[in-house]
Amino acid sequence: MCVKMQLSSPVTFVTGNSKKLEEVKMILGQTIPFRSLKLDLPELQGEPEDISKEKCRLAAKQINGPVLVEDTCLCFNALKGLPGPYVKWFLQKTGHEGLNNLLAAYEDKSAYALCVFSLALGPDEEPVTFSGRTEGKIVPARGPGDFGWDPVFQPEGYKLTFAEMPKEEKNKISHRRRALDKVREHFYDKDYAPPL
Ligand SMILES: O=c1nc[nH]c2c1ncn2[C@H]1C[C@H](O)[C@@H](COP(=O)(O)OP(=O)(O)OP(=O)(O)O)O1
Ligand SMILES: [Mg+2]
Repeated sequence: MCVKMQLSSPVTFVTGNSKKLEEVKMILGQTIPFRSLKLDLPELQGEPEDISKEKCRLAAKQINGPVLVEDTCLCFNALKGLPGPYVKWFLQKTGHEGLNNLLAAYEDKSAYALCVFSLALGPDEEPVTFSGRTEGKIVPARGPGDFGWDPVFQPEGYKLTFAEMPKEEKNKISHRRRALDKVREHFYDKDYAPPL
């Protein structure tokens, strides 16, 4: 007989970014029941996995139950992975053009998008991480500018930037999709059940 692992409450996906939430909802559909909470959590500096885990610990303390968070990086190969987790601040201060200008001195415009989800079942549990990565290159902005650096990221093998693609296309190949596939697999492996 299969014994389901009972969760104390539904998983809360904590993010301050409504566009992320939209994509997570589209990708997960009904497969993992979750609720969401808009909180802008402080973020450590360092390696993407550590940043995501620490964000998760803070979220689990605040929620006092199962939480899911994610941290997204945009990494330029010519810059050894920078701006990486700091892309938010580069984007805010210098915009899409600034991101292109960072690479002006380099031939190599290749980059990858990295999404690191962290799951903790409660404030005393060590977070588990799930990463997804999509390769591409940095191009002058094309397409709607309503989600972060989507207009300047053109995934490998495609003629369109993430911003120009229909959402369903982006969600088939994105860093977020690839990380969430692993989260979903983990839920099936553990056979987590929502609370009664
Ligand atoms: O698929 C994406 N396509 C384009 N841009 C994206 C994507 N995913 C995150 N982004 C942006 C948002 C933020 O400028 C930075 C990541 O920073 P990051 O800390 O992970 O996001 P955030 O602070 O907006 O939300 P959160 O409250 O979940 O930390 O890249
Ligand atoms: Mg953030």
